[in-house]
Amino acid sequence: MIAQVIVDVAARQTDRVFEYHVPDGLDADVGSRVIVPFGRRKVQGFIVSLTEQSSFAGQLKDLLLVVDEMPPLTEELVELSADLAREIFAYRISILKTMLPGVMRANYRKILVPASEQAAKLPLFQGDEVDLANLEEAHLIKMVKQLISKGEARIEYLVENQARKKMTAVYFPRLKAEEYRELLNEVRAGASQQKKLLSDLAENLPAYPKSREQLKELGISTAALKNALEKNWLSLKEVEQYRRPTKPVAPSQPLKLNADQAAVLDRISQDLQAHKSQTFLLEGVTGSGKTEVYLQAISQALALGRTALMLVPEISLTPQMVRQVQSRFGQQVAVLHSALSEGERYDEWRRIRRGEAQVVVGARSAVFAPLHNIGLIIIDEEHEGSYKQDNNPRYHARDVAIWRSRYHGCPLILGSATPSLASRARAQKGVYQLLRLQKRAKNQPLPRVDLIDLKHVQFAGSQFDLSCPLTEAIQDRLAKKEQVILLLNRRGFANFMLCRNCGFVLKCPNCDLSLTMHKDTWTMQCHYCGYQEAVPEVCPNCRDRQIRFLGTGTQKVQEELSELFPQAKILRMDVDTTRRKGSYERILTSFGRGEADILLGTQMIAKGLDFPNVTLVGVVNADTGLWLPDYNASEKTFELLTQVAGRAGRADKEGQVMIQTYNPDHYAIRLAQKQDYELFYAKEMQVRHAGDYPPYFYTVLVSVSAKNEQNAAREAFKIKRQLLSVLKAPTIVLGPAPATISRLKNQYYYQILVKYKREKHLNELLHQIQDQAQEVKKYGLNVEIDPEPERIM
Ligand SMILES: Nc1ncnc2c1ncn2[C@@H]1O[C@H](COP(=O)(O)OP(=O)(O)OP(=O)(O)O)[C@@H](O)[C@H]1O
Ligand SMILES: [Zn+2]
Ligand SMILES: [Zn+2]
Repeated sequence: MIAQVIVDVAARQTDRVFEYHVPDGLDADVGSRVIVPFGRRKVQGFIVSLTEQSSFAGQLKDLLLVVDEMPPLTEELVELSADLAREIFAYRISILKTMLPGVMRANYRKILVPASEQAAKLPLFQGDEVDLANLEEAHLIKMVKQLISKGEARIEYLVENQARKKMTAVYFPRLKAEEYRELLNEVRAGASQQKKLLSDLAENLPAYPKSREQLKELGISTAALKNALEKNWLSLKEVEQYRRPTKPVAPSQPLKLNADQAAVLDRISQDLQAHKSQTFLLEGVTGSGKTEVYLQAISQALALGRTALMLVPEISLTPQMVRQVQSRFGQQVAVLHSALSEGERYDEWRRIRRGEAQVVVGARSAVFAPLHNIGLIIIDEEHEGSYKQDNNPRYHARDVAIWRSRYHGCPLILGSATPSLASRARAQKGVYQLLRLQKRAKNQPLPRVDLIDLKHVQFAGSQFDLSCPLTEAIQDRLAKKEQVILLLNRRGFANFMLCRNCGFVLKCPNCDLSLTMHKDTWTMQCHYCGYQEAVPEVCPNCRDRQIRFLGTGTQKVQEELSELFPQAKILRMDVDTTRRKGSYERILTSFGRGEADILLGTQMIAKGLDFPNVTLVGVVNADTGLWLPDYNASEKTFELLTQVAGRAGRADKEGQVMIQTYNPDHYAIRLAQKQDYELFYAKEMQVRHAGDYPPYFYTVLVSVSAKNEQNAAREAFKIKRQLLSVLKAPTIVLGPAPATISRLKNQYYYQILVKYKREKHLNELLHQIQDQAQEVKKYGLNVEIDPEPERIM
């Protein structure tokens, strides 16, 4: 038998299968993770197919090892990796690795091994091999070089499997219940511990095996357990224990659907029963009860003996959301997201792989969950940019989900109150089936939205961030003991430092960006590369003292709120307050319990949250993203405002929204005020049509970066010439132009944007460019190809 293997070496030359002979007795399957010899090294790889005949003329090397008992990748995922590699310009190995939990990626160690007995006696080795990563002293490094050149030692590569199961010792019964009952009558009166153990065994035998902790809780000591082992009442075995990220929750019953929800579910149900691959766009206003539709659709899939996959943006994977799914489906649920420990992730993933979990809830990468027989896929908040991975491999979870829905013959639901323009346009063309929920779940009104024109308004505080109408509304809710959500999509205290004397603005030394002032840490920070320095007291340029910190951020607004409402309890949620594990959950739980009056935050708080006592939502500045030089700035602004507005008045009390803006006449803001997605869609499609933007055109962004600006520009022009030699109108090739933020982390960026409708040769051409990219890498040039970029800046 011959195995075709993709090896764990991400390079153009190795982005193909290599063949190995499978020695007798090795249990190799498609999808197996294996260790193979590769040149002088040993590397990890994945079997993508098995054949009887080799196309290779020479002698094949043997597979060395099959790592796991069960192949981690299913045949489906192996097939998917091949298709995806073609579409997104990534090496197949990087896709295969992305499909697996982090701990299943191999760790490679370079070690020095003595080549003779004599060499082994050198103090360097002390009878053992040496890990070269630990070798730091110059004279030792020199010595290693000499040993290698004299042939007295050689370098070997070790592949380490980092995946560890958690084992725990448990006590198994060896006798029958009545035998324990008999023993209970025989033990002497004084042996109280033994009596306790025997009576537990006699009465609760089905609850066994039990762990040491469980038995200790019953008051049985280690000595008594030892005694029981000696008497052969019990046996001790090591068994695997899953590290579970979630605790069991109380079960819940399905809600009675309203007529609109029922109609939507009915339509989905038809295709579910019929095993039909169909993408539905579920466009439902905020609070329309999309979640309940998802849950009942999942129930139907399970009833058919199939499984279900539900994707949620990382940020919406709140404990509330997970609890909702768990309360319906209990132990069948597995959860996958980045807040899990490596061990928890590995174990949840294996529960799925082994078929022990039938419902998966997870963030972007969970789209690769190794489920069998999928009956339903759901992508909630489908408009979220985070479904596209913004580094290699640049896959979009939606496209992967569509692929899988075809493979399994199952429906896919894309849900949102503000669908991405691309998805809505596809629904228009009939590629997706449009389903709508136009009213809130219990027919509550959408909140009233007022625009506050910042050009003509009085401010309440000293910082000119909060207007009088907004602060009066806040005061009113505080008096009524109702809660307030305030959005400002900018963290820190002030977003730049300006010298009033010479006009100097303090910028990041690595990026083309001004530094943001953070008052709590008294630092100036770069929000792109993380650079920070102390807040200056004089202008770094002219030494003048007249420096000002301008612009606003969540820290400043928090300060102003505390001044205006000293009694109010305020929670702030942004990247700075949620760095530590669990802090995100803590803030939301606390707010949900009513322990705070105001939740102030960045776009983190805008989506998905369902707090019944929130009756006022305020947007401190709606313009933060409006004038970004990106074609989808309006879409993103409309989406953010509509989503955050939707957090108000979701239960019985009426909601109100106040949006502060300098651009009250901008259509994105006007239509967000109306919360009318369909109107916005129609208007924005006109704008896109006039500008030849997506979804009228497909786009690919080619970006070139280098330490030296000329080099980046030169390479970009070369690529443009290459593109133009093949591509013809109506395809449009824009650029190269320096990116809006032309320097990031000391790299200069030049971009070329290709807009096309149909281009037979484009994919091939881009693969060529990708291949060349590998060659120019040695000159410090990075070429990245990003199909359908989320951002063009
Ligand atoms: N049929 C129903 N009967 C009563 N209450 C319902 C029903 N369906 C949903 N709800 C309730 O309505 C509220 C809003 O539902 P949900 O959170 O699913 O909205 P959504 O459509 O996801 O909105 P958003 O897009 O704003 O997140 C929830 O509190 C939910 O429990
Ligand atoms: Zn100055
Ligand atoms: Zn920086």
